[in-house]
Order: sequence, then C-alpha cells, then structure tokens
Amino acid sequence: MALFRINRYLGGEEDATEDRSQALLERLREQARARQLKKQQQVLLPSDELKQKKTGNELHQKLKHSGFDSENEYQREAKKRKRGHSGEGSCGEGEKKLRKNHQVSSDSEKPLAGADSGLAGEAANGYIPAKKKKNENGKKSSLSQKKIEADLDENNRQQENKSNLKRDKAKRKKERDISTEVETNGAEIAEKDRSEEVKGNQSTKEKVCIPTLNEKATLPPSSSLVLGGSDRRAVQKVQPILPQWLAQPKLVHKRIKENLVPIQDVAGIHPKLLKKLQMNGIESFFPVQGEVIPAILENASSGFLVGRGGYQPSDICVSAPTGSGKTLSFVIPVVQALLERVVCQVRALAVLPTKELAQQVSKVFNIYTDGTGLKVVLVTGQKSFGKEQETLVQRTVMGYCSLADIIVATPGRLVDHIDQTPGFSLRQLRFLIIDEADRMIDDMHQNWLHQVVKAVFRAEEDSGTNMLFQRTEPGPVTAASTCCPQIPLQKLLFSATLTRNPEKLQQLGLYQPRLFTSVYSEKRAVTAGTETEQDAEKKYTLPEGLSQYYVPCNLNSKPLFLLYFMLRMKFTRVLCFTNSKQTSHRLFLLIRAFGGVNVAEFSSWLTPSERQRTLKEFEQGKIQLLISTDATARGIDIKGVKCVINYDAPQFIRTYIHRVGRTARAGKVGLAFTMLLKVQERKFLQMLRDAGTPDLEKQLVKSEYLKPLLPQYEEALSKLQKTVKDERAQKRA
Ligand SMILES: Nc1ncnc2c1ncn2[C@@H]1O[C@H](COP(=O)(O)OP(=O)(O)OP(=O)(O)O)[C@@H](O)[C@H]1O
Repeated sequence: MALFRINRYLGGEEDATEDRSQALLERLREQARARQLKKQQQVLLPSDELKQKKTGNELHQKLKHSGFDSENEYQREAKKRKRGHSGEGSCGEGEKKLRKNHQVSSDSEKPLAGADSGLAGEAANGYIPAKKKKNENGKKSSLSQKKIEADLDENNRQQENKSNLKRDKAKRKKERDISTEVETNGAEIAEKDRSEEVKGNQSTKEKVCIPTLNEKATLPPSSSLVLGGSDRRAVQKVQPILPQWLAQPKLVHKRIKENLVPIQDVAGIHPKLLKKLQMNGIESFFPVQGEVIPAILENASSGFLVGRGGYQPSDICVSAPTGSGKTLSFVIPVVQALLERVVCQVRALAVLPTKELAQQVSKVFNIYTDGTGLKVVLVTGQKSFGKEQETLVQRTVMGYCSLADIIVATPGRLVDHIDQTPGFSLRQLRFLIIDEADRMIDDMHQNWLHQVVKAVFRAEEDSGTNMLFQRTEPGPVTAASTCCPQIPLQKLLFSATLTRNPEKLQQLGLYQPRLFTSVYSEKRAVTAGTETEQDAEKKYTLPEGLSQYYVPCNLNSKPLFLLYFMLRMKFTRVLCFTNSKQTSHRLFLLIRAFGGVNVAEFSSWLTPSERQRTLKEFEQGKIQLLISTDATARGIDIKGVKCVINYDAPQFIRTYIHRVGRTARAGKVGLAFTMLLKVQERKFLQMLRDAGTPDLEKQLVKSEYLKPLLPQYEEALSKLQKTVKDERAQKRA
C-alpha cells in the first residue's frame, strides 16, 4: 500500500524526488516482501496476487499471465489506500474481493490459478513479516516512515485531484474495453515492464499502475480528449421509477366475455338505474364497469356534498381498451350520486375533445337521467353562443339559477362560457370527468383545466359565513383543513391509451389518485380484487376480438387494394382511415368514380350536421365504406363496424390503437388491415412491437385478383382528374 503511495508521489514530482523515492522504494519493497511472506505463511493466495502486483517489476511478469489489469479493481484498491494505512486486515479483505471479482471477470481461470501458484512460490522466498521488519528498523525508521506517509498522503490527495477527471474517463473506457483488451494489455505490459526494468526504479509508477500504463497506450493526448467519446455502445433501457399508484394499479380483466358481472351483483346500484340498464339490454357489466362503478359509488356513499368519512375522495384514472364500456362506468355512478339532489346546480362536467364525442356521451347521460329530473346540457358550439347560454342559466328575480346538473362539453366552448356567461357557476361541481384523457392532456396548452378549477374554487361575494359548505383547493390534510366540511371535486379520467408518464399526469393536479388498468401481460394471472404488477414493457391493450393484418403494397396499388376488399372480399361497414383531408376526399372521389361501392367521406371539411348525418347513415348500413380522417378515430361508437382499413399507416401508436378500436367493440370480433409501403414496414411493425401489442399477420393479395379491376380503375382515374379540375375551378370562382 505504501509502495503505491510512493509511486503516486513519484508520479507527481518524479525528477525532484528521485533519490529520496528510490530509497523509500527500496525500504518499502522490503516491507512488502515481509508482508508477502506473512501472507504466504497464511496460504492466502488471493492476497498474494495483489501484493505481488504492488511489489513491482519482477511480479508484473506474473500478473500479466493472470490478466489482472482491471481498472475497476485498481480503483477500488486505490480508494482503500486513500482511506488510510489501515493495515493487513482490511487489505486482505480487499484482496479477497479482488480475487473473487477477478475470478468472475477473467477470461480463463486456469492461467490465473497457475499465476497464483507461481506467486505463492515467489512469496515464499524468505520475506520478513512487516511488523517484525518495522521493529528492526527502530523508532527512527518508524518516525521517518510516518513523516513520509504524511507527505505521501498530502501528495496523494493533490495527485488524486489532478488526475481524477482523467482517470474517471479512462476507467469508463477501460471497463468497456477490458474484456477484449485483457490479453493484449497483458502482453503490452510485459513488454513495457521488461524495458522499464532496465531503466530502473524511477519508472516504478508506470510499472505498478498497470491500468494507467495501458491508458497511456490507448488514449489520445489529454489536450485532445473527447469527453464521452464516439464509441457505439448498446444503450441500456432506462426504466422509469413510477409512483406507487401507477406502479401498482388495480388490474381490470381485458377479456370482456369471460368476465361479465351480472348487474345485480354490483352492490349499491339504485333500483331505478338497474331498471334502466335492463331496459337498454344490459344484463351484465363489463369488467371495467364492474370495478370502477363501485369505486366511484363508494366515494359518494355519504351523498355528493361530502366525501366518505368527510375526506376528499381519490381521483380515479381508468385505462381500458377501446370499446370496453368506459362511458357507462362513469355515467352510472355519476347519475346515481346526483339522483337525490334538490337544487339544480352544475355538479358534473364531462369534457371531451370533439363535438361528436361530446354528443355521444351526452346521449348516454340522457338515457340514464331520463325521468330522474336531472338535466343534461351539451356545450360544444353546435348552437349559437346565445342559445347555449339560454340552456345553461336562467335569470330570475332571485338572481341566476342553473338549468344544468350535468354538462357535457368541449374545452374551448366551456372556457368561453366560464368567461362570458353571467351566472354560469361551477362552484358546486362535484365530478369532473375527463374522457380521452391522454388527448385532453395534450390539449392542456389551452389551459382549460386551470380555468375550470379556478371557476370551481372561485370566491364569490356570497361565500363565507352564509355558505354551508366552503370550497378550498385540496392541499395537505391538516387539523384545520378537516374541520370544515368541503364539497369535494373528484376527477375521473378515462382513456384507452392513458399515459403512464407521471410528469404529464401531474399537470392534472390529481389528488391521491387510483389507477384501474387493463394493461398487463397475458402471462400474469389477474384475479379480480387483487393487485398485481403491471408489465413494464406493455403499454397498451387492444380488444380481444380484434384480428390485425398488414398488407404490403405500393403507392399506386393502394386504391386497388381497397376496391379488392370492398368488391371481391365483399366487406361491408368498412371504416377507412387516411392521414389527411385531401387524401380522404380524393380517395372518396376515386372510389365513387369506380362505382359499385356505397362510399362517403368524413372530415372537418363537412359541416357538423353533415357529419352527424353521415355517421348516422353509416351506422344504419346505408354507407358501405366510410373514408375518414382521424376525426372518427377516437371514441366514436358506431355499431356494427366490421372492418377498419388503415389506407395510410398511422404515425403514432396511440392513433393506431384508437383507429383499429372502432371495430371489435363490446366484446365483438373485428378486422383491421394496415396498408404498408415497403419503406414503412420495418418502422411501423417495430412501433407496434415497442408498444407490446401482438405482431400483425402479413396479408398478401395476389395480383391476379387485382388485374380484372384495372380497366375500370383507369377510367375512374381519368374521371377523378376531371372532377378535381372542376372542383378547383369552382373554388377559384
Ligand atoms: N355492460 C354492457 N353490456 C353490453 N353492451 C355494453 C355494455 N357496456 C357498454 N356497452 C356497449 O359497448 C360499446 C362500447 O362502449 P363505450 O363507447 O363506452 O366504450 P369505450 O371503452 O368508451 O371505448 P373508446 O375507448 O373507444 O371510447 C357501446 O356500444 C356500449 O353501448
């Protein structure tokens, strides 16, 4: 150990201290030999190996055979030395570890064993134990030894600081290269050592610090060191550390049919609602409903004005496949919680990204509030602003009063009403439902959530003494915060592709959230009511009844493939997605020009009423093929869609999940085809694999099936050209 210190010392001021260091070196070598002998007597081979390394030139020859040049081990040993001259005990321990590590990392154990026995033989050459030698040298020697050691310690520290950066860098590089360089380095060291021996003691540093020597051989001059380097390394996947609620969610069965829960088995559902469910043909709840409905009802068991036991209820996040029945899992408990309300106030607000979705959800609310006295108002901008205001509030001699118990809205229009509708108040809001929550988080730049929360906790003139229930934003639970009863605001989030990114979810300001998810590996057993680990690799779940294929094609043959599916395969109720309005429109014109298929298009180019009509006709079966942008990709529940065709491959996995989720809904079966150009194949399939979705089957279409379509197709193309020209002219006019 001391020898090493000297070496380091010499490394710093080699020329100036040459004589002194030689003398010291000699003395310490003797000590080392003595220790070696002692060790030898204890037959501790691993210690010998290290000591031989430290002892100097003659031992390098043997070390090279053992392949001992791991920078790691060297650094560890150096650290020990730095910690102090702690004696034989700790050194031996370190050496044992070293030996153990070395045995693991060494390419072959046999040469090492050979080297060990050789070292043992060297050590047996009459070395004197260190303690004895110390005594012999007397007090003078021991004093000077202490002084030297103190000097060395100081110099060590200085040297250590100087070379720290360089060594760290070299260490990293060394670790990378160590497995391949062991043998080469050994040979290099041996060669160097032989020449160093001739030079004498002044180069002891280089001989002892084997890794340093190797670094010198491999690294560029320090002035041209490139931090980080440009070596290619396999990048290790970083596994995020999730908060407990995300890491250990409540798992929900994804197989719908096998896990139906009879509606009577879910405790606490109001008889009125049970009757309504049955009237709507619902005898059993889907798994997500079986889990989430009781969880929300439990929080509202003491009425909607206070949380259970007076506490703020947990916010609820639900991630379940498309078509698994998420809508009913919030509609039923929210309607039930509000059944007993006396005064009409806005107590539930559902926010959705599009008008069509909001309309769809408001329809479901209407079904279950019908005959209960609860009022549902749709706020999406489909009516004029003034008309919407009239549906929301009424001015009376007593002031404004609400006309809505439940509002279903799109975020933009909602914020307009918060800002501009006199008497519109959210101060009694109990449930905030965010459907398609991941999409709504993406839209968070609109700041709509902040506006809603501000409106909920807004202090008004009449607040304070005459308010039975005060409202303050939830914070840490303290004695003071629990002394006044609060109307809790509970957030309920739903999506088939809910993000697990805590940073994104944090934007929603969730309160002690609970996660219900169907994202788990098939191998893991899920028993209702138990909480099992999620599969970190699996990000999304697709409906069980969905069969997915991809169709390799080229750009020109794409429309022919679509015609093949419609005319030869005789698919009906096909929803076909493109990536733009333009493509949707042209494809629609082309298929229409070809004839034989009842086709329509759906995009933001259509007016809201046209869109509504189109969806209705598609659901009724009047339209065989609906060519759409992603406007219908999310949430839209069209009964009887048998097949989804991705005419353009979606760019994002979430888009894919939602698009193909328009079929195979409510436990039914469905087909999904994705047309892939050669250049898209690898990347697209990898994207699906990365998301943990099952591999797509390749579906080839024989060219002989397409050939008969060609003449008519050529004709359709020329018709299309003409139509496009006419449309352009019309636009210009
Ligand atoms: N318990 C049930 N029994 C029978 N049908 C049901 C039941 N629950 C929901 N459904 C039907 O299943 C279909 C899909 O439901 P819903 O639209 O709520 O799915 P979702 O999970 O919200 O899908 P997405 O993620 O695509 O929005 C609807 O047509 C709905 O009427």
